[in-house]
Amino acid sequence: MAEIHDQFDTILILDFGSQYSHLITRRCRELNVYAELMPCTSRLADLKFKPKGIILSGSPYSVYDDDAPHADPGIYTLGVPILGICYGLQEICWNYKGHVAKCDHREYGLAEVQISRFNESGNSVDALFEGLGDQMQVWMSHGDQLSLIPPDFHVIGRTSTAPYAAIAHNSKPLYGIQFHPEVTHSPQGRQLIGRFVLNICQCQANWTMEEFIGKEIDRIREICGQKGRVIGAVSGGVDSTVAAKLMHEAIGDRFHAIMVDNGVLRLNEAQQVNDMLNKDLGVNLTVVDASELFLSRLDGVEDPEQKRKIIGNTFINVFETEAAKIEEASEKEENGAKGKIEWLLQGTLYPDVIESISFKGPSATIKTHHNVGGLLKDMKLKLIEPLRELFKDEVRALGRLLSIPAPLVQRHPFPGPGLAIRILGPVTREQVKILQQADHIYIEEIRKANLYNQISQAMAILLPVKAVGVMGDKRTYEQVIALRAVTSEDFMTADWYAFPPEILRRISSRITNEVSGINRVTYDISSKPPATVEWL
Ligand SMILES: Nc1ncnc2c1ncn2[C@@H]1O[C@H](COP(=O)(O)OP(=O)(O)OP(=O)(O)O)[C@@H](O)[C@H]1O
Ligand SMILES: O=c1[nH]c(=O)c2[nH+]cn([C@@H]3O[C@H](COP(=O)(O)O)[C@@H](O)[C@H]3O)c2[nH]1
Ligand SMILES: NC(=O)CC[C@H](N)C(=O)O
Ligand SMILES: [Mg+2]
Repeated sequence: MAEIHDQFDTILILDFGSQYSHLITRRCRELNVYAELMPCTSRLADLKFKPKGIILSGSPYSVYDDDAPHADPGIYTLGVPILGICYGLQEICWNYKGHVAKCDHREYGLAEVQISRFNESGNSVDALFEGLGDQMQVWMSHGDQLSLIPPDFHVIGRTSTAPYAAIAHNSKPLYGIQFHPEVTHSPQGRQLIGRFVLNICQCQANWTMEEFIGKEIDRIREICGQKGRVIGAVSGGVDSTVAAKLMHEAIGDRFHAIMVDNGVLRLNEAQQVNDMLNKDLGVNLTVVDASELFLSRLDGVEDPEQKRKIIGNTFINVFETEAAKIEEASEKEENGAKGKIEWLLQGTLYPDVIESISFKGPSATIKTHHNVGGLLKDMKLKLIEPLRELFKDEVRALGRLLSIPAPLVQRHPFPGPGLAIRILGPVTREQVKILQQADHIYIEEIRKANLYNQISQAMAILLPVKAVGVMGDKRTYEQVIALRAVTSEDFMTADWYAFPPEILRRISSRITNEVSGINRVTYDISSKPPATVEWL
């Protein structure tokens, strides 16, 4: 079966646990080169493809720490170019027997790198820095640095405090840099990564969504064969809509989309999604009302991880039941597709996967996304996830190419476990109703103020606490709604959105007036990290 690596040159990024590892991946892809992130503990023998180049990420560790992570030494004899970033540089130095030592002062922030143009013999040594000038502003974040350059390496860049800020091997395409080219604070970082990926590794720059569509449709057809049938979990969110449209293009009516009303959707969501997919996109969608089943299983549950697990598992139960129903119904029909439904389509994205593949392992799990960690262990349907390698902005680009209407492509994400993870206490029909109303007003006012597209995600959260208020001269004792809106490139980090005060005033006044059970509204001003986007 054709794999993504057979179709696109791949840069392998080994993750040593840096908070910027995924950014390296993104930067390569922005250069139209496919890049994949893997834990630094991956063994080369287990790799199903040969990368065109390898980038070693930063890390919170020091190379001589007892538990410091180290890459498979096989990478150095694979014969492909390697670029080490920060810890990655120190890792190369450690492997080639140079020396790393603590700096006198931790260096965190901007620095100026002086680039060396020529080595002692007068030969140009700047393949990595070609065209980037003699000095470069860069961003540093380290407490260790090279104190001794390994034999057979030479300096290609230094700063006032780091004499070995950039090094290269004398004869092999091995490079290490102390600074972080992947962050936007290194203005020429993108160009530098381009030097490595395009010029040194010689990757083809063909990772575009136009290329992806054709190749992915072929791949889906190959996976499903002539007769294979697929049931699709579709929520009305961007990811699953794009996945559904792609699947529909690939296998037509052998694909059946199912939206599950799990009782914790937004106000009128099921109806709207039904109209949108059936009428606007021509994808045959069935809405299944399973709210009673979900709400009964969620009864009394407060723990966020348990809520996610229950919802993830119940989704699969519902899909299996629906698959059986579709199979049965199609047996009775004269025309149309027949046979077993073997596959379940999900709109899983790369960031959902990244969290679960970090080399730090399960101990660092922050939350189990319902569609990755929350799946049933013994499920019969096989998963098909065409967007598993894509970031959100790539999915949106794909959506535009597939002619999915702009308002849908720009939709804020809405988590599968829905309002259940925005009700901080137990989930009941009454609590869901209160939150649906508050959420509806909030989003409506954001749209009216023309702010929807400036905000990456906005949500209302129902707190399980009561506060005292006064209404019509009477004392009230009711619940509190928290509002949250964030801006974010990829939801791995996020900042809170600064609303004009008059908008917040109007939203607050409408919620307290129109939603019975709420007498107070607060606004969340926490970034991610240290908070997360969702409260649970
Ligand atoms: N109510 C639902 N009915 C059916 N499938 C769902 C439902 N909610 C979520 N899913 C499945 O879980 C996947 C992950 O949900 P997620 O919210 O991350 O993606 P999305 O809803 O497609 O897009 P977005 O992130 O923009 O909301 C979806 O792609 C879809 O396959
Ligand atoms: O489908 C989903 N199932 C989940 O279990 C889940 N948890 C968080 N999210 C969404 O992921 C993004 C990052 O959220 P956090 O900062 O809260 O992890 C935000 O966009 C969240 O809405 C989920 N989506
Ligand atoms: N950002 C990093 O990779 C840091 C690496 C190493 N721990 C240091 O402090 O130097
Ligand atoms: Mg969603």
